[in-house]
Amino acid sequence: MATASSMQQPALLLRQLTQDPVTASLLAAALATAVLMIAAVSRGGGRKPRLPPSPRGFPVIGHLHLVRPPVHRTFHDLAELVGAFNVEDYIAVCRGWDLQGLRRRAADVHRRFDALLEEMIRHKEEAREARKMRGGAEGETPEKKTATGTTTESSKDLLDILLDKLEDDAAAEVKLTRKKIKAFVIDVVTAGSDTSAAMVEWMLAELMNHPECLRKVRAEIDAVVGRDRIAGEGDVASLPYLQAAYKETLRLRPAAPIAHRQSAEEMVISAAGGFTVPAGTAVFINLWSIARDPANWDAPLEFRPERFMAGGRNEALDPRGQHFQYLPFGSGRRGCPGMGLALQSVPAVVAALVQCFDWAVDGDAEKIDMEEADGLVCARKHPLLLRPSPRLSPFPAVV
Ligand code: HEM
Repeated sequence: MATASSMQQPALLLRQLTQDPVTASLLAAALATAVLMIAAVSRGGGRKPRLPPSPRGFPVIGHLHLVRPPVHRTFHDLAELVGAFNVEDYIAVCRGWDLQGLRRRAADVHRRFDALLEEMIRHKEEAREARKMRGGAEGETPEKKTATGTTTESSKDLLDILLDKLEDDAAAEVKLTRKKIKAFVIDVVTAGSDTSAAMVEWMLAELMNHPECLRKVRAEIDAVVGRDRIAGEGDVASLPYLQAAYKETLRLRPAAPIAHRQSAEEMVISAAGGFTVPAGTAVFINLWSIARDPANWDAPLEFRPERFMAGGRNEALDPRGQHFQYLPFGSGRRGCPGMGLALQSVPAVVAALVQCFDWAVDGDAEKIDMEEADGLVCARKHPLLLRPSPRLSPFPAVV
């Protein structure tokens, strides 16, 4: 789960937004990546280590020439590549030619990820080394500065735990390696960042297209959270309409629309005239269409958060994989391991965006288009362009 401090970063980004308007797409991606990266891999070590001198910057542009593509761009590129149509999969003579340049792009994404992870691990190792030098006992938890400046102990983050294992597991049968750590961190962070960013965008777009729902979400936040502090993860449980709007967005716009399995044994399906699925067949489960099936849903194509509210027909439906007509996070032991985080972080980010800003559509379209892009993650085809104007004055302090 993201911690209180992980939500501070989105809050800081929000405050910046009051001075510097950007597109909602960019903001969604940046916020989601920030929450994920901080939840999964914090650099740890509150005290500033003595760093080696930085490379020289040029006048005016400073260190701009050293800036690499933003982290969220790399995640986005990966999601796009994994879901891309590859002609080599369908026409045998095309195999090995890399006609669309996908392999070249994949190698580039791999290089960027590897550099990013090496940098994270190096920072973490430096912080751990510095802690040991200061005389910290083996296994001591990292120190962390609180808002008031006091130094306290905090729990270890994911990377600390993995590096502990790497050091301790000399005798283990299956050895953890640096490569495996990088693969694991990439798996978790990539699976969680673009999906969460896409859900923030879809939810904001749905609310903009349904002003009455937006009004209800905002009224609930104003009543429960007030205007003196920014809504956060801790408030989500007390905001039932916000949760219902999120569930409805997950139903209509699931960021991961397909679950993939392999049939363990031969199956005979009686529906649609009956057919047989042999053992070992790759099975793609269309979570997107299941959640729009008129057999299970009233007015399935309409955005109606009320269906998930008390007294609504789908009040009892939960997105965690127990109800097979609604599986935005998949189901079973290969179900999404990040759903707990995603059920907290996405509505918290949307709550803060709705609470802090009035949003206006950029351009004169009456409704925001809801076209979906191709790719592994079902994201918007066109970026969501909205103009924010601050609605809280003074802007609440970020603590
Ligand atoms: C709203 C955001 C998210 C949605 C809609 C979503 C949805 C899904 C879905 C449908 C699957 C496939 C499940 C299956 O096959 O049964 C999946 C897998 C996965 N998700 Fe998520 N997810 C989200 C956020 C996250 C987050 C925040 C993380 C990590 C922090 C995460 C980590 C993963 C991983 C590692 C897998 C692969 C699991 C495996 O194959 O064993 N997801 N997700």
